[in-house]
Amino acid sequence: MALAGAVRCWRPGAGPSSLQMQALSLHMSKTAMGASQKDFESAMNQVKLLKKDPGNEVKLKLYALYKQTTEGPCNTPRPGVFDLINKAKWDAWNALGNLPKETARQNYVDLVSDLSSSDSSSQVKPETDRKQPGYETLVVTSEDSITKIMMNRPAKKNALTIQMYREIMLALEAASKDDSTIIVLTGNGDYYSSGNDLMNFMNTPPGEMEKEAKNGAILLRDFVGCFIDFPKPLVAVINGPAVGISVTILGLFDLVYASDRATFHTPFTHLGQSPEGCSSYTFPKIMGQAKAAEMLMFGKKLTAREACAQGLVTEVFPDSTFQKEVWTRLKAYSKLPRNALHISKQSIRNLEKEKLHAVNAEENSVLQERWLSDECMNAVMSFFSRKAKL
Ligand SMILES: CCCC/C=C/CC(=O)SCCNC(=O)CCNC(=O)[C@H](O)C(C)(C)COP(=O)(O)OP(=O)(O)OC[C@H]1O[C@@H](n2cnc3c(N)ncnc32)[C@H](O)[C@@H]1OP(=O)(O)O
Repeated sequence: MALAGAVRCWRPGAGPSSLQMQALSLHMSKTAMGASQKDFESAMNQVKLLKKDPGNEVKLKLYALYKQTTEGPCNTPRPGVFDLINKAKWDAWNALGNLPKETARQNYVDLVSDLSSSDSSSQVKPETDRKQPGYETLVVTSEDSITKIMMNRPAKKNALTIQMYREIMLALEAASKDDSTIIVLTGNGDYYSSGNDLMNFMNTPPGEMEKEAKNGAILLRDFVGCFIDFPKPLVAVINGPAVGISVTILGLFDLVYASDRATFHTPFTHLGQSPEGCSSYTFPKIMGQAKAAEMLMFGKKLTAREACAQGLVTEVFPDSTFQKEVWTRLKAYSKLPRNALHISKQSIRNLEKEKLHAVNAEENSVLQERWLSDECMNAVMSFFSRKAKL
């Protein structure tokens, strides 16, 4: 998302020592006299040095405070309905009302100081050493003949960005050719995944909505296609709540193990969208027409135990022993004769492949239209203006 002012020149990159120094100096500038113009300029430079993207919500706050400091209250007309990015920026600025310039400047400096501190302390990450190179949004590891693909945006509940869809496809492609017997998809943090990153819908320049919707449908077709064609046993280890596309593609997995903390939610109607991931075909087949309709049309959220009773989940484990029990089980399975396992998977899947690809194509062409609808755009805007949450 291209935000103006200090946020526009966002560029990760400086070393931690300079970051910590500047965070400290900014922190010290929080005196009773308030932040000076020099503190403000220093904070604007500091933003460029952050290594971790603070997320769009914070970028909007920074943008609004920057505008309020430099121009005062928002008095320009609200951008048009299709200009989603500028509308979000305008809303953030306008929400500051008549906040005095000095207070806005102080708030900007304080916010950057807080971001810099958490940026420095978040630089030591647990799985760093084991991380296979080449992925920014995933942690991919291989051990005991199991390749584990872990979605790694815990602060955003593992919402799937465009880059993440692409990296998952790359990781699956590599795993289909490596020595592993079993492939696992899981999430880092408290969520498995909150589904499609709704910011994917906000990056579109005015006038390019149709082109972007088409590109989105192609990406989705390829992403789901990878799961349809994947040749080895695919296991979902559902560590927490799962939403949207992270739920619908479960019908294409071979095993789904869930923590009893997990929930399964496909709120497509609420979002002005329609089912994907071949769920319009796999869900009725798995759980029957009536239960599938309750989930896919009416957005009923299932607990892990309900999802298990309906056949979407293979087995549920207590959260306290989830990782231990699941990985013990998977390590035992990974010692089974590899070729026999892969051939069995393929015989089951080959019967359905053609049908699944046809369903995938049909679902995506319907969705391409849905993404352009007012219902969808309003739902996305409501989420980011914090009017609606699932
Ligand atoms: C191109 C292919 C398209 C394929 C289409 C697929 C369709 C779908 O997947 S539909 C499902 C879309 N997902 C959602 O609608 C979920 C939206 N998120 C939420 O309702 C809530 O965030 C939550 C219920 C998942 C969690 O609520 P909680 O209060 O615990 O945490 P938050 O403070 O809301 O979240 C933390 C942080 O993460 C950001 N975030 C979470 N989920 C998403 C998301 N799906 N898209 C974008 N951003 C998300 C949230 O905004 C917060 O960010 P900040 O810390 O910056 O405020």
